[in-house]
Amino acid sequence: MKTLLIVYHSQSGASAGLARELWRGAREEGSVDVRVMRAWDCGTLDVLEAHGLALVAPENAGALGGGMKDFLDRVFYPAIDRQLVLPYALVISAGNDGRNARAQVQRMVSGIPFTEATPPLICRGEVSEGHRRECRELGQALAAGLEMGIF
Ligand SMILES: Cc1cc2nc3c(=O)[nH]c(=O)nc-3n(C[C@H](O)[C@H](O)[C@H](O)COP(=O)(O)O)c2cc1C
Repeated sequence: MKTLLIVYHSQSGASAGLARELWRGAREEGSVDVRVMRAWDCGTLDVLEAHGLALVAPENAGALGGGMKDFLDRVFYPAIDRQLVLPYALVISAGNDGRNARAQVQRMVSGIPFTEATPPLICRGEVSEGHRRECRELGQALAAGLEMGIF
């Protein structure tokens, strides 16, 4: 069975809520093992066991939220050393922008390289039902794509 690893960093709960919706959507697919971890708790060994990644984090002060930055910093060289190429999806939670955080993630993971399974999603403003639905659909699509081997 394939494993989808959802890694999130959240300061005030928005990204955590979006990660939960990704998890719900992926679980609906039923055919993929879905793990959810806080970025601070997640390391290279967890990533090595995954077949796909979903990253969820806020933009803070024009930059990627610190926990996610720390996670990517920690796995960067070990992933390169192991020639790890994984499909990933990205969700940024932001007040009104999110583009810098998106660019930072894209820049870092393209150096490993992880490959973009789906276009990045930026959820701006308070988390809405629309955001939650988009994340559920994304989780489901990721799980289905992993299962079918299309990424
Ligand atoms: C210290 C701080 C800095 C922030 N800076 C930005 C920013 O640069 N751009 C933006 O769009 N939103 C910014 N925000 C808003 C957060 O990205 C937004 O509230 C997000 O949903 C928080 O996600 P979280 O609850 O998972 O931490 C900032 C929030 C905080 C607390």
